[in-house]
Amino acid sequence: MDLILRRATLPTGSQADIGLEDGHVAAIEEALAGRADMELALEGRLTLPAFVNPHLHACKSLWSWELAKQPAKVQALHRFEALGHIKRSYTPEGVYQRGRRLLQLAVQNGTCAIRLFADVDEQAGLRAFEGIKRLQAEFPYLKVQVVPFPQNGFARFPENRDLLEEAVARGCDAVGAVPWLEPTEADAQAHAEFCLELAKKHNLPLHAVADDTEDPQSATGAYLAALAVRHRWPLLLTQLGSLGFQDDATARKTIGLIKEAGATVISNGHIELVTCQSTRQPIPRGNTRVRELLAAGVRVVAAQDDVDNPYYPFGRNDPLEVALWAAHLTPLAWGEDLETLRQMVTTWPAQALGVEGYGLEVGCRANLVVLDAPSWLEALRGQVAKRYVILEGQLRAEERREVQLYEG
Ligand SMILES: O=c1cc[nH]c(=O)[nH]1
Repeated sequence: MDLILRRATLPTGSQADIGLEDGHVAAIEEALAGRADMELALEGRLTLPAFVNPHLHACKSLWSWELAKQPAKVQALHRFEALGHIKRSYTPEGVYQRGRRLLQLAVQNGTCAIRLFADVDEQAGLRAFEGIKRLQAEFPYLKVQVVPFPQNGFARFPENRDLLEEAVARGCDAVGAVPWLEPTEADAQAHAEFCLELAKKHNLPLHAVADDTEDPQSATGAYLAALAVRHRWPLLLTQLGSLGFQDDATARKTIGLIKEAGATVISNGHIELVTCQSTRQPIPRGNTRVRELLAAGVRVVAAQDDVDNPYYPFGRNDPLEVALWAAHLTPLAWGEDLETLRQMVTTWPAQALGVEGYGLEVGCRANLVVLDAPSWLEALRGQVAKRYVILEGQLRAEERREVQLYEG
């Protein structure tokens, strides 16, 4: 064996030794005989298949690095206007450097696969996409998927269609879309149809941000799901905030279509908590109907979405933190729901992204995160250290926290 993890607590709660060889899980036994080149004593720490983050707007994240370089008059602008200036000054190298830091955080936080979005539009051109694509070769033990994303739409900027076509032709893992931001319903439908046709042409899934709003009239999620049903095409829908503001009958119809399409829903509710600036009471939060989607049999997963950008000033690219937010927002906090929550940041996003050999069983790829807690509940509650991160069979990160408490 290359590496043996002694006395791990498995997701089932039982304890075992885990033997890793040639980048695979080679054995899981109560007491594994023999020695390995390297052995780690886990002393009952929870060991999970590593996390999967299915949605991160990487090119805009860590924007404060860029904002600090802007002249004072740009820094004084509303954050979304300042973003326009920053995107116009993007270089592939600058985007790549910020993306690199995001991926270091991903590894440190126990992530084995991540889907990065790169804006492709009249402001960013193809520069963000070029910078993000370079990251795929940088961390060979981390599966990095890239999605070109037409953030500013096509109705106002028709040239963005050509840019998206060019990016997709250069190679990517899904075609991005964001029809709900178009000015009219007809434009939104044209946007959805264009992106779906492009996805079909290149045999790629369609990954759309849909209805990231409290406006119940925004219903591009339903339109996209209906298209996916009609064309039998794989679809991922991020956010679906408006679903929470629609009447039950309308929402039920949309959920039925999403289920029929076999689409995955990605909920990043923590973003909505801060992007919503309403002063109305109760404060409207654009969170989707996670529990109803789950009850209907839809695969629902949670993602980081943004790290330090105009949509969300926080974030550490940490799925354990995302899971804690999701626990509060959905809510999925008690008993069996905690198991659902764990699946939402591990197995289900791995399935949605088509990560091969994923899991903690003999024969799976050796991508594991060892949490500094004996159980998932305690890991969530304590937001504990990722004691060991093992990717493709090798130790890639180790975290120990030290606290000195002086009493009296
Ligand atoms: O449309 C969106 C939503 C969240 N974050 C982005 O970068 N874009």
